[in-house]
Amino acid sequence: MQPPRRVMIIYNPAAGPREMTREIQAVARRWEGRGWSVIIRITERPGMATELAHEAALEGFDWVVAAGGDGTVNEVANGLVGLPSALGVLPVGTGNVWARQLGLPTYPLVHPLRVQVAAQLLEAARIHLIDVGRANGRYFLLWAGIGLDAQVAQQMEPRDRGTKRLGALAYLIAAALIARDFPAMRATVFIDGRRRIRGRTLVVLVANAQLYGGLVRIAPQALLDDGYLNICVFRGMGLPWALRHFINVFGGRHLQDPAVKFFTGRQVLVETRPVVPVQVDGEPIGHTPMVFEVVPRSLRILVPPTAPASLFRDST
Ligand SMILES: Nc1ncnc2c1ncn2[C@@H]1O[C@H](COP(=O)(O)OP(=O)(O)OP(=O)(O)O)[C@@H](O)[C@H]1O
Repeated sequence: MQPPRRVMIIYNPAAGPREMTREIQAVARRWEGRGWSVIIRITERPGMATELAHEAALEGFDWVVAAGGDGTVNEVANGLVGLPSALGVLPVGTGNVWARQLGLPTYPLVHPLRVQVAAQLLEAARIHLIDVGRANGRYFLLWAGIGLDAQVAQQMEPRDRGTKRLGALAYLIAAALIARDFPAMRATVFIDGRRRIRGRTLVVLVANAQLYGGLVRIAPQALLDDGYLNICVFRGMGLPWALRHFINVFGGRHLQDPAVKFFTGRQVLVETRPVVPVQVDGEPIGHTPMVFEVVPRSLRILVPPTAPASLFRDST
């Protein structure tokens, strides 16, 4: 691959269980040592990473690297869709699902060396053009969630550092409490104009990638460059159904459960009664009804050599 001439690192100091400024500066020095021009920009508020990334792309930066978690990656991606700059990630967030999806090191949570290893892997990355999802004018890389999981995101975000240190555990406890009180949701799901689901539903997931929440492969056959979204509908209502799905998902058996319906498509419309929240890449973005569509091959990303080949239809 052509080495980049100009790199912008967009660092979110609010991401992750602790501040990583020094580690990010070390990455910048490392890359400058290779003769690249590197600028670090620090976000001061939600949404700013999108503006910085968009400006960087218009100014001709070759790489725009999100230093943060999935929220930061999502914001940076939103500034780059349709433009030539390539998106990279230095995983210094909490969940870091996108980084994990690409095989970058994400454990242990706060290990400084992890960032340097990720930087080294990016040096060996290739550039690949991938699909993104779009909902309510917002692009997503990983998934959109409608229903119970978005309710959890809505109640948990923004998390303070104490909650972030609890990591997945805090999410699981919150999910159980929220599932207990989650109202009976009736969902109607249209895929490419055809009605495919109607009735009691806990969660509808519209996935672009394979991983969900960092721990489970919710859509094992999802490809990042095939022009399709993967739709997973979890039927039922109430805590017993939530537990059933939870156990199956963690055991990797959810796709064999007749109460889980799986589809692929390019456009999804989800209507619900009552109205429920929607999240993309872990960030609440609004409420139903909402349309989700694929924007094929619209974002360049840096793919480290550790990324699983099973993520791509085209390996070049
Ligand atoms: N200076 C800032 N102060 C407060 N929040 C910020 C700032 N800059 C960005 N943000 C917001 O911080 C939020 C959380 O960031 P991010 O998702 O990257 O970290 P995380 O939640 O720790 O990680 P993950 O999503 O991987 O679990 C984002 O939604 C972003 O809009």
